[in-house]
Amino acid sequence: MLSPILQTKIESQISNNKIMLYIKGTAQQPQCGFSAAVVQVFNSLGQPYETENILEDGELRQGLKEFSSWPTFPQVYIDGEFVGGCDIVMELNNRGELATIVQEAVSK
Ligand SMILES: N[C@@H](CCC(=O)N[C@@H](CS)C(=O)NCC(=O)O)C(=O)O
Repeated sequence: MLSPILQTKIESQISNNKIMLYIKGTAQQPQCGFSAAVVQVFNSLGQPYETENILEDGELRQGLKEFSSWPTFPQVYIDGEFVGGCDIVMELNNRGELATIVQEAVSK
């Protein structure tokens, strides 16, 4: 079960960072192809983002699945809203919609 402390931590991260990526590994060294793909897309968009390496925190890894109601990583939050994982991000990017979502979020 999601502890109140963990819930507060996640809520704080997603509200303090316009783009928050929960990934396996780091932006510099992703440790999973799905996380690497998402990092690559966000690098191409040129807006600042924050990442958290869920491989370093087992409690966060499990807690996020519950918090987001999503069973896998990466998990992408933009402007405090859960967007999805790798497949959804790729689809939004291919349709040209991700750049718009990001632009709207950062210009608020
Ligand atoms: N189709 C998924 C692919 C991601 C995926 O399957 N991730 C797996 C393997 S890296 C995962 O996070 N499993 C749960 C876990 O490792 O805790 C997406 O769109 O993000």
